[in-house]
Amino acid sequence: MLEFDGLRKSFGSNQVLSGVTFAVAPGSMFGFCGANGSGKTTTMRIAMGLVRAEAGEVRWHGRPLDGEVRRRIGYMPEERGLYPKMKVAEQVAYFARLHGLDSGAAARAATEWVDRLGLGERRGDPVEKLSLGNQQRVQLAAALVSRPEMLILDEPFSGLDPVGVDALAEALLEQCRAGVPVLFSSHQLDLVERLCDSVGILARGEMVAVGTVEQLRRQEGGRLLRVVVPDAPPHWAAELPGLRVVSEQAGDTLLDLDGGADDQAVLAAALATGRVTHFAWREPTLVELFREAVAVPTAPGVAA
Ligand SMILES: Nc1ncnc2c1ncn2[C@@H]1O[C@H](COP(=O)(O)OP(=O)(O)OP(=O)(O)O)[C@@H](O)[C@H]1O
Repeated sequence: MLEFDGLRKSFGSNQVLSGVTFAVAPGSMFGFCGANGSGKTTTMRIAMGLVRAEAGEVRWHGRPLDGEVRRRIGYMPEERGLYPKMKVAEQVAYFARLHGLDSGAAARAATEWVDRLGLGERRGDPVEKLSLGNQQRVQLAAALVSRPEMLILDEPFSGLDPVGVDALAEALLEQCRAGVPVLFSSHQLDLVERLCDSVGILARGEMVAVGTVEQLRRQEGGRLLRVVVPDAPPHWAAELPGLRVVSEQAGDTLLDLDGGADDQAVLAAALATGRVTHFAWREPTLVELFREAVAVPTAPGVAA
C-alpha cells in the first residue's frame, strides 16, 4: 500500500492540509480530485520530499518514503521539468539514466515510450519546438520510462487531445495491471470516473470523500430525478415540497428528492406546465458528487 497518513501543512497562516489520509493499493488507479488550491499538488510534493509536512507521513509497504524509494517513483510534477533545448528521445533517455538504467537500456526504453506516446516522428526535435500537448507527452514518457514501482502524476491528462488521452489511459492501465499503484490528480472528472478504481475528494484540508464511485454514490444518498419539460417556465420546480433543484437549463431539470418525497406529485406538477418529454431516475455523475462533496456545509437553521 502507498499510504498517506495524517498529513498537515500550512504556508504562513494558510492551513492547506489538516490531516489528509488515504491509501492507494498496488495495481489500482486512484483519482485525486479537489478544487483549485485545495492542496493536491502540496500532498504529492510531500510524498516526493519536495515539501516538508508538519505532521503525518507517507509510507510504502509500511515504511516512510526515503530517497531510495523515491527514486523508484515515476513522478510528473505540475511545473513541467524539461530541458527545452534537449531532443525528445535524448531527454527521455536522460530521465531513464537518472533513475538508474544503463545507457543502452535507457535508449531502448526511451524509443519505446516515445513511440507509444505518439512522438515517434518528433524524436529528433528539441522539446521547445513541440506544442504544449506534445511537451506534456514527453513529460509523461519521462515519468514512465524507468519502469517505476509507483506513479504519482500531477494533472497528467491536462492539455492532451483525445488521442493523447487514450494513449496515456492505456499506458496507465497497463501499469496498474502490472501491479503498480497509480495516483493522479485531475479536474477531468469524466476521465477519473472512467479509469479509476478509487477516488478521493480533497476539500477544507481533508479528504471529504474516499472510495469507489459507487461507494461515493451511496454516501451521498442516491439517485437524481431528471425531468425534461421543454415549455416549462423557469423555476417551475423550485417551490415543490421535499426536493432540491440541482440544476435547470432550458426546461431540463435535475432534482434531488428527499426520502419520502412523491415522484408522482413531481410528474403531475411537471405535466401541469407542459408536455413532459423525459422523466427518469438516474445515478449522479462524479461531477455532481464532487459539487456535493466540496460544497461548504451550512449550519442548521442558516439560510444558504
Ligand atoms: N510554496 C508555497 N508557498 C505559499 N503557499 C503555497 C505554496 N505552495 C502552495 N501554496 C498554497 O497552498 C494551497 C494549495 O495549493 P496546491 O497547489 O497544493 O493546490 P492544488 O489542489 O494542487 O490546486 P490546483 O488544482 O489549482 O493545481 C494554495 O492556497 C496555494 O496558494
